[in-house]
Amino acid sequence: MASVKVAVRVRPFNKREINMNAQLIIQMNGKMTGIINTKANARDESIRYKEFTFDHSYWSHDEKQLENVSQEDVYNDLGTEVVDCAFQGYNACVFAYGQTGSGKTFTMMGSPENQGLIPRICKALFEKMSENSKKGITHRVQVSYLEIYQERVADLLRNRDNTSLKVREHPKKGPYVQGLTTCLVTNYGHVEECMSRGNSHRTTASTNMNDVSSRSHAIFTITFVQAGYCDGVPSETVSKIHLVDLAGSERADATRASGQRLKEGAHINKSLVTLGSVISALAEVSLSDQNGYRKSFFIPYRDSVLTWLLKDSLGGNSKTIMIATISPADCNYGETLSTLRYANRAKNIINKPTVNEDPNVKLIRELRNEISKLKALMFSEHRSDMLAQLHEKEAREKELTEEWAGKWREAQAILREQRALGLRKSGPGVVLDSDRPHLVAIDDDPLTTGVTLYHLKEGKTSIGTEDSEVKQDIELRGAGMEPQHCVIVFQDGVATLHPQPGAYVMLNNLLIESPARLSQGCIIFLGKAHVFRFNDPAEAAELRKGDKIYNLSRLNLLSWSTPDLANSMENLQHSQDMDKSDLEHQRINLEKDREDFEKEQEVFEEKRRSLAEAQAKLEEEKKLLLREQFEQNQSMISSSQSVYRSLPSIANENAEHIIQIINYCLRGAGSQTHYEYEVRIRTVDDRWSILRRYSRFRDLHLSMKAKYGNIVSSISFPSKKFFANSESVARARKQHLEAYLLRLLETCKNNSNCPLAYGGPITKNVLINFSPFFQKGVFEIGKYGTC
Ligand SMILES: Nc1ncnc2c1ncn2[C@@H]1O[C@H](COP(=O)(O)OP(=O)(O)OP(=O)(O)O)[C@@H](O)[C@H]1O
Repeated sequence: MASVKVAVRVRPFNKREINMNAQLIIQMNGKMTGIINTKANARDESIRYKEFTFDHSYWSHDEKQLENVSQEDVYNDLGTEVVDCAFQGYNACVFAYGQTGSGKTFTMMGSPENQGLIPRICKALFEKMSENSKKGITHRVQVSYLEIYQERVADLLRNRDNTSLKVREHPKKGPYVQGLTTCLVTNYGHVEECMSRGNSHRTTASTNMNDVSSRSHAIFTITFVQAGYCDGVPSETVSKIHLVDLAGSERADATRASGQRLKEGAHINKSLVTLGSVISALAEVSLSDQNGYRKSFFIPYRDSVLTWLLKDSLGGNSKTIMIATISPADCNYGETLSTLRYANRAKNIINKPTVNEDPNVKLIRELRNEISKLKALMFSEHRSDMLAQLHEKEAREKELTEEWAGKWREAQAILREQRALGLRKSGPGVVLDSDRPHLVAIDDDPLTTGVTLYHLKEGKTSIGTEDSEVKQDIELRGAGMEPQHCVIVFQDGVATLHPQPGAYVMLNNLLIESPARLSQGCIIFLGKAHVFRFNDPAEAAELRKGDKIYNLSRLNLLSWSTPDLANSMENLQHSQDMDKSDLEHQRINLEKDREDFEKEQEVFEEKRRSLAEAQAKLEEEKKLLLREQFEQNQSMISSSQSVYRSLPSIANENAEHIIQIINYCLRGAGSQTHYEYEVRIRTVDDRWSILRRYSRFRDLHLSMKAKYGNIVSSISFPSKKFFANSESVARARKQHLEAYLLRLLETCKNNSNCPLAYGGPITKNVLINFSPFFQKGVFEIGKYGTC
């Protein structure tokens, strides 16, 4: 049994109160807090002055005063107790209650330079964990952060999407929020990241009382699991710590709010009124207990989301602390008195905290106790009849211990794996926060369902095809991929992409031929079918630090122009949140960045010039190639015409058989896209069509060359083209391939070793016997066209 610990904290006057010449109405002495009603009749002391005693009365009204209580003092009193609870396996809860602007957020979260309870508690947890891990104790810590706004629950660790999460009740574990993000955190930096993500998502709106007033309740929850061996006995405890920053407790009219604000106030009051009712009912329960007449009271936990979720913390299995924050000014007398009364009532709540031990571990401990008692009994009374019982218990205890150790080892292995991969759950999603540099494949194939991520090695990571003579670290297939396409060298925290000569590699839309440094978020094209985004978590973390954000433009988007940078500077100057010195600091940084950028732009210009030259050269070569190709076409067409002429039996429509490519079409998807040619065949006894892709023609050519040697080698076969999937190549190829087939048949017909040269007419069987290429159904079964 433990009563709720209650502390009161008074803050300094705020600007508004100073401007109003507000009078100080709070007095504190030891544990006592007094409040003066300046408007009451001076002679009626009981109305003029009221006094309350709490576990702590914190005077934080003036930091220059010796007795001023700092954030550290509050942590030393209350925060350390929460940390101890976690390590002892108790649940704990700290909630801050008070009028808007009275200092709840300051006490719970604080500011970066003056941290409050939540960051201090988390920091201390990790410090103590690292000490304990030296003793072989292992831990698992998860955090979640939610907000209750207008009785709706929002996940603060997920990007804002206005979805309200449902509160459910587990028969054993009690109320919980379904689908809430829980982040596995392994160091204080992780927690800090979660806190700042959550804080930036909190719903805030201004009221007349506090310009940055929070109108919602926020609950930061730490689930702390600790396991190890204590004097050789397994031990595993779970502790849940709720750290709650409640919304302003004032009545809606006190803030002169109206409309939407008033509606919010009504909702907030619903939660707070229910909290009040729960506290009152619990206080009645404990008073009736103390007076020896136990009455049953209905505790309205379910009347609000807040009280339902905090059920265990109020009158249940938890050590709970309430911090009531108050204003020192006479203008807030009513609200401050109401807060003090609320806090005074909370003192009476009695909780029943118990150590949350793993049930199996508890059983093991109990068995061990029984075993030692049995042994003692057997020894003192020479009871050999108990031996079987002892063996049975020992065996059961051994079995349970092994089972527990295996389970824990397995859980730790999964954790380690998740940590290495950076996997974490975010609501219904899974987020991969890898801390190593990696490539994420961006796939345009509509049939792709998985997400591919390639980690880069320290040193060299080679990328190529599986046909490469040297095994490649990352093997890719598809158009334009070279066997050894490129290498990414990751050294001293810097990744550099080295394209192999002739490989098609683009970086942020620029074709590169020499090594280029990769920067966070850049896009890489390899061949014609592969696009990747490069992520370097270490660099991203650096860039995230405010003053280095401009480097992103410098490193990554060389295409940014100077006016763009100037615009971004203008935008920055318009940013209202930044104070002057910050702006000045950033202006200097920007200036420096601009200088660096200009230097890099010069380098870039130089590169662009050489690229333009290379491009012109390429154009020239292309023209030459086209001319050559044209001449080759002409010669092939004329040769095919001569074939047509010399082969009346094959080429003539009216003749007994004919081979003709009548059409071509694009088939397949993504990297499998290719052209197929429709070959119409007519022999003396049949007619049919077959679909063949270019590579099948090439296979035919190779097999014929192997069979009939020089006579086939001399037939000109259309060469491999880089842009094989373009329409113009397909069109030209159609003619070339047809001419090739006719020439092949003609040549082989005159070769005595060939089945075509038997002297009779060419029938379907003779042709298929000559090559299965002509057989319908062969190669035509692939999902994406002929295989
Ligand atoms: N103990 C304190 N010492 C110094 N400044 C304080 C203290 N408590 C509060 N303040 C200051 O008072 C202002 C209001 O405090 P805070 O935002 O914490 O109020 P709040 O009760 O959380 O308000 P809300 O209900 O809007 O969340 C802040 O500027 C804060 O820095």
